[in-house]
Amino acid sequence: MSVHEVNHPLVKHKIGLMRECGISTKKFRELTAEIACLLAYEATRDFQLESRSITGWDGNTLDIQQIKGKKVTVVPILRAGIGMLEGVLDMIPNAKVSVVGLARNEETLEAHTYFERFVGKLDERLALIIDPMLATGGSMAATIEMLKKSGCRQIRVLCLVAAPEGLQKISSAYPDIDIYVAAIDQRLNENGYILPGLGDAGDKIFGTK
Ligand SMILES: O=P(O)(O)OC[C@H]1O[C@H](OP(=O)(O)OP(=O)(O)O)[C@H](O)[C@@H]1O
Ligand SMILES: O=c1cc[nH]c(=O)[nH]1
Ligand SMILES: [Mg+2]
Repeated sequence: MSVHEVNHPLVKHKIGLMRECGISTKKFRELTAEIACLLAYEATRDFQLESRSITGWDGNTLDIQQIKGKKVTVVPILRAGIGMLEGVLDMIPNAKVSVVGLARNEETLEAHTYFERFVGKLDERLALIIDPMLATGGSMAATIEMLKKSGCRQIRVLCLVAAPEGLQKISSAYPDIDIYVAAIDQRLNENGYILPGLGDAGDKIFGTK
């Protein structure tokens, strides 16, 4: 299955706190980063390990385990994806960062691309796309297409909240892509907002509006 709803109690508790009306920018930001960290933990569960010999504290040689040659690029979708970046980099500090700028047209709900800056060797990297909200799935599909066009072959998606409509769109178009999500909500409203959702995540993280 390509959709993984993370049912850990810490994740459910934190996403619940994010839904409250009037939440402060500070609290929303903190919770976004904390859940991103937990999603990164889940999304890297199958990383392979290899042994390495080191000298331990007492001078003796011992074998330790380390992650086997995995090159990762984290791909925040501007703006709201930036809110998840710190949490993911806390878990994968050596990851390179590729940035995509997309804005959803509020009437047509179509994603418009205004920025793209990818790191090199995308064909050798696992891309972890981060965006708090997966609504119609248009922004995510556009990002996946941009990455694929640039040679990326391994992609995973990390979102806080997803609508069934967006999940269906991405998982049917890209069955090989795993999606890690903290909550699968009920539906989209007539303006393309997720219900019950979080409201406008970009505005809440950046303090706009
Ligand atoms: O699945 P979709 O229907 O494409 O909607 C989801 C997108 O909408 C939001 O970004 P927005 O365009 O509001 O930009 P922002 O992050 O700058 O606020 C959100 O962060 C996603 O990127
Ligand atoms: O519910 C939604 C949908 C798109 N973008 C958001 O920030 N929230
Ligand atoms: Mg927004």
